[in-house]
Amino acid sequence: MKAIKCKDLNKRFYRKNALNDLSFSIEENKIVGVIGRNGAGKTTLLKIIAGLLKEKSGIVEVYGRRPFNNLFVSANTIYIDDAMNFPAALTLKEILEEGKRFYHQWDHDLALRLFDYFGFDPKQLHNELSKGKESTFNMIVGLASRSPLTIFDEPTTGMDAAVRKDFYRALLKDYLAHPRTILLSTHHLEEMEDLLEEVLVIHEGASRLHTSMDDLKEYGVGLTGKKNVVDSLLIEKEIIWIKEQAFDSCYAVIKNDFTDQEYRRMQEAGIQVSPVKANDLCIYLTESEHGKGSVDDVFDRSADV
Ligand SMILES: Nc1ncnc2c1ncn2[C@@H]1O[C@H](COP(=O)(O)OP(=O)(O)OP(=O)(O)O)[C@@H](O)[C@H]1O
Repeated sequence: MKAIKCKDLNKRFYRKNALNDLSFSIEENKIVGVIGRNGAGKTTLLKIIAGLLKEKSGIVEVYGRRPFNNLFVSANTIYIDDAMNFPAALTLKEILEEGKRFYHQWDHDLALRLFDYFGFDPKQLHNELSKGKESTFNMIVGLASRSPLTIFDEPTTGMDAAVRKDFYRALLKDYLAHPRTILLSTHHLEEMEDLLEEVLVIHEGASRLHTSMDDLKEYGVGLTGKKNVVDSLLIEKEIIWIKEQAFDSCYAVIKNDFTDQEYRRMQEAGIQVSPVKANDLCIYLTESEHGKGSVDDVFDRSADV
């Protein structure tokens, strides 16, 4: 069964399109990473799925229902981000007690064990927490809720490397024991590769690529060599990214659908073929068409003045 379905989904803020005809669907019980540059539309999409924002047009369905103002969807969904508001008067321990009352699949034992492990003070107030501790506490709420649809929007903000590692491990262990649909938006794909089953890459409000993590790792290859030779090999190939280099050579990232014969021809022509890491591939996939080049260009130009 599909947990989420979006078809030609649009959202507009004043004069700005945040989502542009976004279409994809996600099966139940998958961990999916939502990847994209700053401003790509990740938060907007996740909030629409959670029923917190209303779409402008198109179809969005969570368990077959339109999420906005839908009690069934809100009862089966939790949305965790770094702007979570809990009642200011409640201590951390009291917030966890409330979680038990609010989420029908809440695992209070897990919540308390994680709470102790991460060294929280039961009497502390949520708005007194440091940035990283706040994210860690919110993560505990997200995990303990065991919501059938659990959405983490950049959950690791402020967490140090050791806590992020613990979070990924806790998430994986709990997911394996209690499968559910988990969406995670992140700028740390390289750290989450072993956790994610699928990735949805969003670029300028549209789906750029939706595939399994395994496929993403092999989706592109890098070719380095003389520009005219690389060009001659790329006819009818999907060029994801290309940059000219010194001495008439270039580096091109190409969709990896070459035949063995084509690979042999490239080798004979002196083209170097290299793998492209999943994280780098996402960066190349979401490069603006009217690219601003690299940040080096900023300094090169200032040197010219
Ligand atoms: N409340 C709002 N009012 C006006 N514009 C908004 C609002 N929320 C989002 N936007 C715009 O919509 C676009 C998508 O924003 P969104 O927050 O969804 O991106 P994002 O991918 O989550 O970015 P980031 O990685 O920086 O968190 C951006 O251009 C943003 O400026």
